[in-house]
Amino acid sequence: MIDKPIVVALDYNDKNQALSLIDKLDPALCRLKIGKEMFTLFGPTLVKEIHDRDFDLFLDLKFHDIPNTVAKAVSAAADLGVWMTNVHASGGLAMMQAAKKALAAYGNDAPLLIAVTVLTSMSDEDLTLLGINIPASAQVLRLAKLTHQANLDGVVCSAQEAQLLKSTFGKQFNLVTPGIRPVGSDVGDQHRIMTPPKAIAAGSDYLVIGRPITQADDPLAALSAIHQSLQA
Ligand SMILES: O=c1ccn([C@@H]2O[C@H](COP(=O)(O)O)[C@@H](O)[C@H]2O)c(=O)[nH]1
Repeated sequence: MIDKPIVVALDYNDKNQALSLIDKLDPALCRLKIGKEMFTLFGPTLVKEIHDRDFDLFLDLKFHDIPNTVAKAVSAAADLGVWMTNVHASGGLAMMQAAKKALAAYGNDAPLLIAVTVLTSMSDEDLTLLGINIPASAQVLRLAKLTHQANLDGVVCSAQEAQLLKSTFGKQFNLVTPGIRPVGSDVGDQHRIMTPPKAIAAGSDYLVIGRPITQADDPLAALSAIHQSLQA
C-alpha cells in the first residue's frame, strides 16, 4: 500500500467549515482534494491556506477543452504548487499530450497529472444513453490506454476497475479511486463503489473519500475508522 493513500475530498461551500476540519487533520496521515465548488468559491487563496498547513493537495478541476487551453490550465495548476491535477481522458490523446508537455517545464516540481476515465457516478446504463454501448469497465480500459499512451501518471477510475488496470499497466501507473464507501455509509450519487479495504486489495493507490468523512457526525472518528480498516 502506498504511503498516505487516503485523499479527503473537501466539498464545502463554507471555507471556515473546511478549514476547521483541516486543522484537526494530520498532513502526515492524509492528503486533501478540492474541486470545482471550493476552487470556484475560494480560488488560489484557499490553495495557499491548505499549503500553509503542509498538506499535499489534489486540484480536481477535470480540465476538458482544446489542447492549447488545457496545456495552459495545467500550467496554472502547476504554478499553484499542487501535488496532483487532472484532465478528462475523453478530451483526447492530443490534449493529454499537450498537457503533459506543458508540465515538462516544471521538472521535479510538476504535479502528478492524471486523467478521468469514466466518472464513478456513471453506470453502464448511463453510458448507453451517451451512445457508448460497452460496459463501463471496457470504456475505462479504453480511456486508460489512451492516458498511458500520453504518458500521464495515472487515471481516475472506480476501484471496481483497479485490478484490471493494475494488471494491464503495472505498478507505476497511479489509480486514483473515488466512489469509496465504507460498509453502511450512504451511496449517494455514486454507482461504481467499493469499501476502502477492498479497494486497496484490488490495487487502488489513492482512495478519494468525501461525504463518508465530511458529512459524518464526527469526521475525525470516521477518518480514523477508515485508517484502522486499512491496517487490519
Ligand atoms: O469519477 C469521479 C471523479 C471525481 N469524483 C470526485 O470525488 C469526490 C467523491 O466524493 P464522495 O463524497 O466520497 O462521493 C467528489 O469530490 C467528486 O467530485 C468522483 O466522485 N468520481
